[in-house]
Amino acid sequence: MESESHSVFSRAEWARLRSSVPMMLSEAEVEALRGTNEPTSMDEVEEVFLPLTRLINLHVAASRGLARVTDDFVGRPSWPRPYIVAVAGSVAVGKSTVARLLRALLSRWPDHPKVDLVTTDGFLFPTRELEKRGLMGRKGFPESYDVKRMICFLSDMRATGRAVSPVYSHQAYDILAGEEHVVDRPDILIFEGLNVLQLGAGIEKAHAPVFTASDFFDISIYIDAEEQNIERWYLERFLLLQRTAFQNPASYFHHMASVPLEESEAFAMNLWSRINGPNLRENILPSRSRADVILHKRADHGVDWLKLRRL
Ligand SMILES: Nc1ncnc2c1ncn2[C@@H]1O[C@H](COP(=O)(O)OP(=O)(O)O)[C@@H](O)[C@H]1O
Ligand SMILES: CC(C)(COP(=O)(O)O)[C@@H](O)C(=O)NCCC(=O)O
Repeated sequence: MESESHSVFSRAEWARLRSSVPMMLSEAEVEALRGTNEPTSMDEVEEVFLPLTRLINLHVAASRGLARVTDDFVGRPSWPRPYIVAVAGSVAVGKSTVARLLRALLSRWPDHPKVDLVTTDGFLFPTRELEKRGLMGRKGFPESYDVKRMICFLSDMRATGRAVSPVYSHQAYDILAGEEHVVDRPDILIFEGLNVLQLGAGIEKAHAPVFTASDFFDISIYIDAEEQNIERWYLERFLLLQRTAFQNPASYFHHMASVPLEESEAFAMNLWSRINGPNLRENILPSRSRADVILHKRADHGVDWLKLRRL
């Protein structure tokens, strides 16, 4: 299916599309943007992410031009609408590192300095509600999100450039009551989460979705890797978080802070095989072919090929 809808680029072919875009981040800045257990190199930024930001920069200019043409046509004042970039993929595939890198790189361009980032975990139902619905073992599945609220957020962004999102904490494993993320007329919004390309992520009317999240995106990027690698990254990250974040008594997983290795591995593998693995196979992977860009990672996290949608 993707062999017809997408063109494939080896990493070397893709790297050549960087053209003359200069390197915009120092080694220390790249270091600061790396995710837990993710070794992003300077080569990776230059060969994969600079060409990608160049493509997005060209798209932003083209979409602004298109919006201006329509505004002029109907005689209404034109305004700089936020350009929305979606980042999709499995739990633990490294979406947040990609999103943070894109944010840092895109904000260096003078024509779109204001780049904001929103993660879809803010639209998960709070723990209280998940428990009421018997969904604590289904976090990340379509039914665990307040999809209506997510679509309202995206349509507010499109209509006014302003919107408010709830905030999720991995430490609390819950939505933070009383906290919100106010997004105010960014040039670019990066919208990252495992469910962003799912058709089910929509408001239903008479059993047919009226809008799905994808209706609001200007470009979508899917981070892809083999499940056995993602599962290993999930396990390695869990063991690293156990030595760091879980040591904090405020962490939801603090009870795992000092359990023996074998027991921790079994605990993490159980989370993977009960929740994140099935969600990848049933809901996330089937949304991949709808992405404009598919970025494939090898076992060492490096990107080895990309696909660009042509249909
Ligand atoms: N239990 C946790 N405690 C603290 N941070 C976490 C926990 N689980 C995940 N994270 C962090 O949350 C971020 C998002 O993780 P995830 O949703 O798996 O997406 P991805 O790995 O694709 O970015 C990552 O930076 C990860 O390190
Ligand atoms: C919070 C998540 C659903 C990811 O949410 P996203 O930001 O992709 O919408 C995920 O990280 C998660 O917590 N999964 C539940 C199983 C687990 O603890 O790994």
